[in-house]
Amino acid sequence: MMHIALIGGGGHSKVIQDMIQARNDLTVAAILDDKYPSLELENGVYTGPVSSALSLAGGMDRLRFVIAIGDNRTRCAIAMRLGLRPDRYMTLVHPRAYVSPRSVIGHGAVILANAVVNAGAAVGDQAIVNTGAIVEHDCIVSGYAHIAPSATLTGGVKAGTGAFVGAGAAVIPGKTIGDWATVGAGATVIHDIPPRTTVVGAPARIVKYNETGDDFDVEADRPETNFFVQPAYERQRKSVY
Ligand SMILES: CC(=O)SCCNC(=O)CCNC(=O)[C@H](O)C(C)(C)COP(=O)(O)OP(=O)(O)OC[C@H]1O[C@@H](n2cnc3c(N)ncnc32)[C@H](O)[C@@H]1OP(=O)(O)O
Repeated sequence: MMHIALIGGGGHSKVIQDMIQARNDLTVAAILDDKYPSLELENGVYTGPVSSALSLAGGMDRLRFVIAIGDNRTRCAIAMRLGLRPDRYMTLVHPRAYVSPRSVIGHGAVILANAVVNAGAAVGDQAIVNTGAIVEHDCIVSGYAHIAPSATLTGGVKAGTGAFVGAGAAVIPGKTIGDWATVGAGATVIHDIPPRTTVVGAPARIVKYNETGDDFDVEADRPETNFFVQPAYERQRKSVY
């Protein structure tokens, strides 16, 4: 049995708790959220503020963490702040998702129910492929990106670091969504999308240039957090997910 500490106690966390319940090899050991003032143990589950992740990590070698927060910047900020080794984060795949054995999935990445990650695709550390989203063959979903429910990345699309692709959006083959760019719900992307822009509509057009002041330079700060890791088949062999 693998013990999981969830960082975040909101809506995305609830979905991940259900997902853990749907698997008989995992159990929720902690839910950490700043709404909890201090670390407590009740009915075998710890609750406490996010910062208590460090004491739990130090005390329990085999505990694995998942940052169960849908917002990319918040997820990234917490990973940077905690500074845990990438392999302390669990890769979670819902039992009813399809993940090709010829894809690679990063540490702390979460693939939710009915999602598909097809052959040759790579999903980076701390990325989310949400309910029913499709990541087609040879796509790259970079670290801290989030592909929202029912969005479709067709073949060979690259979603940059921290990119967000809204619910039901579609991206035609081979296009790039820039780092920290946002694609609105239902958009149809037919051109490359520059970093840190917001696009909406069909075809998708830029409506906003996002502020850059609080952006994270993930590559420079913690290069190891944005790596793709060993092939999915190897992880399966080791029962990592
Ligand atoms: C399980 C889960 O829930 S996972 C989360 C999934 N969440 C999503 O998919 C949300 C996706 N978010 C959106 O679509 C948002 O509307 C965003 C991010 C594109 C824009 O949000 P904001 O930055 O707040 O922009 P704002 O609401 O001011 O809209 C800017 C303009 O774009 C238009 N617009 C916003 N979203 C869309 C959209 N999805 N499609 C078409 N036009 C849109 C607005 O009408 C507005 O136009 P106007 O300036 O002519 O009035």
